[in-house]
Amino acid sequence: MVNGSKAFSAPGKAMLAGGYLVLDPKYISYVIALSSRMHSVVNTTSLEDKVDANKIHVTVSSSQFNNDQWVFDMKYLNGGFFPEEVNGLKNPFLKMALFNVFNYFKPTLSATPDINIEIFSDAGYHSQNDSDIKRNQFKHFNFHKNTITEVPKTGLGSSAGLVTVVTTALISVFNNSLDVTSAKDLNQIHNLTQVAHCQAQGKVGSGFDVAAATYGSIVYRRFVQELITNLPETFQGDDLKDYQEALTKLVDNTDWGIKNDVIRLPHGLRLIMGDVNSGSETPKLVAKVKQWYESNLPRSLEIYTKIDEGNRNFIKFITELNELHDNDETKYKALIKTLETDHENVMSHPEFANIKNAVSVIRENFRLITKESGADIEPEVQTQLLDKCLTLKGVLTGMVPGAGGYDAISLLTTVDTDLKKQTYGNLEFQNVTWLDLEQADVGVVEENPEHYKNFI
Ligand SMILES: Nc1ncnc2c1ncn2[C@@H]1O[C@H](COP(=O)(O)OP(=O)(O)O)[C@@H](O)[C@H]1O
Ligand SMILES: C[C@@](O)(CCOP(=O)(O)OP(=O)(O)O)CC(=O)O
Repeated sequence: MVNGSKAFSAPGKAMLAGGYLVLDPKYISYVIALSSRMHSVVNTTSLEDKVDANKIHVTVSSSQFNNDQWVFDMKYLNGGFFPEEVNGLKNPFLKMALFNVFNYFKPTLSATPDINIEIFSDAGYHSQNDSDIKRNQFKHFNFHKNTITEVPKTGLGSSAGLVTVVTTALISVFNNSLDVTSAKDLNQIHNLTQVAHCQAQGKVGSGFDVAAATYGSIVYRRFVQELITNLPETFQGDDLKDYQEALTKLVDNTDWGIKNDVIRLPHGLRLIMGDVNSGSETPKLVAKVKQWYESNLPRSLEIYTKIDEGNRNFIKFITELNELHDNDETKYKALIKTLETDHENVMSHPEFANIKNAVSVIRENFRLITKESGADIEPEVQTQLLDKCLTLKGVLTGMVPGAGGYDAISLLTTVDTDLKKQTYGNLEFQNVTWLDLEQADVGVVEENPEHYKNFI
């Protein structure tokens, strides 16, 4: 068991291709990890300093959100652990992370110290209105005047990032030699986090946000949801032996069948996210699309098949750009430069035309679903905005990420493109805020705990 501090971070996500379809394990998606990250710093008290020798307290602080703090008493009943927040505060994501890690490791009550975890989140996850920046020489974070549930989100996957870094922090307490660069340890983090996040959400998303937080930028295929929903139900006071056994088997000895092939955007290109500032509710959109799908078979399957072809082509032609870079860097650089210098003729280059055509097929079919299902996946205003963005110098392609809606747009541009400058003062772009983030391939990493001290 560690003493002293450890720190970890995990990235946010943007799904560029695969929305809705990825809920079914037969389809794949293309997910980019972002430079905005969630962080945890964990330390343990010495055993003599425990609040109560017969209890384990876990305190989680999120000082950026008006000093939010949750104190969990890990109630030990019949060999199992049930987290109970001592002030009756709710944070299901923390609660389920604690529940699963403790019941997986089954630590001995008297030999386990109290645990403190501090959370820090990068600016991209939340609206920055009404916040102050505090910094030290290594990092800076925005401090808000409100509690976490009252600060608007931007949709980068804050809860997935939170559960990933808290799960990692807790594992590091019970496994002194945790190595987040080892595939085995990452799989353990991923599996435990998926279980906790899914239980806390109370709905089963595809899990792409947790997978990206853990593994970084990936082509992702989901697990079958029954892996998690088939775990035994648990109630406070139950004997948890069955749950613990099933959880251990699921985390350590089950093939989840997921795909998490590591990818990266082609050299010289970057992801730009534009926040459109209205917000959509993914579960409502998903419910409408599901209903449309079921009542329009077999035509809806044909439409999904066309979108899937678009998704696969997008992935294939992006990969081919990467290969061109590796085989002929001079030709590649000249080609990328034409996105800025000869933007009008972008379609004359098959390498670009293929990517743009794949995205057009995806967007066209999502517009059709939007019209028929009433789920605003690519509503008219977003179509107009994206089409205007495509005319800007340096822009290769663009789409509504993930579930779409009124949240955000994603663009692939050259690294030298400055959209803030290009659109400054242009009323057509007045509702877009270009977010200060980019792609950042890596998933969970271990950080230096010294970098999270003395913020002023
Ligand atoms: N920095 C944080 N500190 C504590 N809890 C957080 C933090 N960020 C997110 N959360 C938890 O995650 C919840 C938001 O999750 P969710 O609605 O799934 O949003 P998202 O789409 O960003 O994942 C918050 O209400 C809170 O419980
Ligand atoms: C519809 C989806 O396939 C993609 C949703 O992507 P978003 O990034 O829009 O959504 P949040 O889960 O709200 O962060 C649902 C899923 O895969 O879980």
